[in-house]
Amino acid sequence: MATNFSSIPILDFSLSSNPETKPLFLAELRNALTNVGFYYLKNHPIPQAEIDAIIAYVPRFFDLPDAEKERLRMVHSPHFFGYSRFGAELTKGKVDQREQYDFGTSLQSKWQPGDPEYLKLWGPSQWPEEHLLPGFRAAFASYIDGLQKLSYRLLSLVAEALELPPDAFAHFFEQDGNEDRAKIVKYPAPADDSSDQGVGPHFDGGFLTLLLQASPHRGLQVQNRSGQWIDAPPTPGTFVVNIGKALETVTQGVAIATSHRVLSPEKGSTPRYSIPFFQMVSQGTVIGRQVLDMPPGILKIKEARGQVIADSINYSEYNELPSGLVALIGRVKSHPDVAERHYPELFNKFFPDGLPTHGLAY
Ligand SMILES: O=C(O)CCC(=O)C(=O)O
Ligand SMILES: [Fe+2]
Repeated sequence: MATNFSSIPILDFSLSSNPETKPLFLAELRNALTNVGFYYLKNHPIPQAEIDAIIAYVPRFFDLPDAEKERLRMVHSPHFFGYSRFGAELTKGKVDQREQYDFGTSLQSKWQPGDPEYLKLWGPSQWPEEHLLPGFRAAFASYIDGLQKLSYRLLSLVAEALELPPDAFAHFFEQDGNEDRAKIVKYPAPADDSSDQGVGPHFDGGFLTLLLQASPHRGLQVQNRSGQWIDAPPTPGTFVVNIGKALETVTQGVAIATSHRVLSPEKGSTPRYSIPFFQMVSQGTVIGRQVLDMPPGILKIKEARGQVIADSINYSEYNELPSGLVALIGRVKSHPDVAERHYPELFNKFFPDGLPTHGLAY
């Protein structure tokens, strides 16, 4: 199969549950994992009515009164959950032109004095007042639980596609519940000739990301192996699934994490909305020390494919640091205002000159 790509493959989830069609699904998944790092998933098990209900809440969330958005601001949360104003986030030092609300699967913080600081990253979400947005909390809590289940099913199919036992990744997750993260994002059209960086080129950090494109706007682009940006337009009834750096690392680079970005909508357009879900791994695991033995036939696919080009950072921190600390460092770099308040030592390490202000609106 091709080792470069000019479009994103579409996989039919329903093929995976029929023994006659499952080999075809696994072959297509293997190609997507080893050559693209991205795929669309159609005929998935999340009911369309549930997705429509979620999508309908998104603009309403951003229309909440300013006082409520202020109450929900991420700066109040050591778990980096809550509302970030437009222009309050950085990707590799550059300001992203988006506004967002981060939430997670429901977990209490396990951190106790004396524990590593990164355990504080997991904890409860901040939810809007029920009377201001009735049903929002229940709908999004149920949605993220459904995506967590789907992400585990997809990961077991990843294992099978790479000729590993279906539970090959099970030990990367907490047995008593893992905290996965999601967010709702608004990308407005630029008001003038300002930046069109919706979000700058980056890799996702964890295992799998499941993205719901929640409006018909284009903007998401994925970098192919010769460095070109390939459009990943919204396709109704699908999720966009992509591989994070942790999964790339534990598969010895067989499954590839692919750089991607979002361009703001055209001037004069309505905003683009999206809802990404990020599958996280157990916080204490040093990913680089848990690399899996890969079957020789699968390693040959990687050799035949050759080096993957990407103009973005790598996650070499995974080789030495617990994944929870890698995730926390990522959050500190993206949300310095939250870091300054809740993680002063890390803040001082990464921002020795104080809070970056240029272009940022905390
Ligand atoms: O909004 C999107 O379509 C993608 C967002 C994204 O890549 C991210 O937040 O990691
Ligand atoms: Fe991403």
